[in-house]
Amino acid sequence: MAVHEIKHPLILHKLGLMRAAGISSKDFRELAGEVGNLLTYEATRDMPTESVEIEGWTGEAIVIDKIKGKKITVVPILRAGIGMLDGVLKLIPNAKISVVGLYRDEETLQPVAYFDKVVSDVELRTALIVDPMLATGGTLIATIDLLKRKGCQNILGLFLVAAPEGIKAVVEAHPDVDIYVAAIDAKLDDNGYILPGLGDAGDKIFGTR
Ligand SMILES: O=P(O)(O)OC[C@H]1O[C@H](OP(=O)(O)OP(=O)(O)O)[C@H](O)[C@@H]1O
Ligand SMILES: O=c1cc[nH]c(=O)[nH]1
Ligand SMILES: [Mg+2]
Repeated sequence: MAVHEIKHPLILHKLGLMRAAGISSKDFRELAGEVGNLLTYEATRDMPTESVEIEGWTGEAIVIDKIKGKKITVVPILRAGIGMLDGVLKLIPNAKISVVGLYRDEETLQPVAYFDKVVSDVELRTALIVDPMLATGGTLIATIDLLKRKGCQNILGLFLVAAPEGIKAVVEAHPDVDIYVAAIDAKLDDNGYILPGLGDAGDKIFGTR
């Protein structure tokens, strides 16, 4: 597994704006989509391409590059992952979407799974998990467990902010999965929130609480 912290100036700038106290849901959601878009660009950098011949605008045959091989299914984790989905789909608009629903129990910090609708041919696809926060890692580990049980073999994850504790747990549980993250922050607080972090990303995206 490789963990990629993408320190692109646009990502640093946009993530910095997301950290401000009192940010509106509208701004938070827009920025989550934009950073999701930039992370998608990085995460797809090594996708293999192949040359194919087509008829060009002059009527002559020309050779172009096309993305080759496994197709993608984007896997937003409800709720907060929905906030990044727009930005991801702007770059890969034909991707099938596999929605999974998990929330983290506030007392135990354990993930509770409540929904999944995964594409039927997931074993033929690369799964691109999207969620703003990777905190203890419990939610991501449970999501990867679920995808692997359904036969998926290629899995990447995109996150806005991750805690070192969560990354360590995921690396131990699933060493084959690649993680792309805009920032690896300092640590978790006593309630399992990332510091300095973004606060509760789901509540900010949906305007709850
Ligand atoms: O790494 P973990 O410790 O498991 O925590 C991360 C999870 O917590 C948040 O979801 P939350 O439970 O708040 O659900 P929500 O998206 O519905 O708000 C976040 O969006 C992740 O899914
Ligand atoms: O910091 C955190 C941790 C989990 N979930 C969030 O939304 N934020
Ligand atoms: Mg939440």
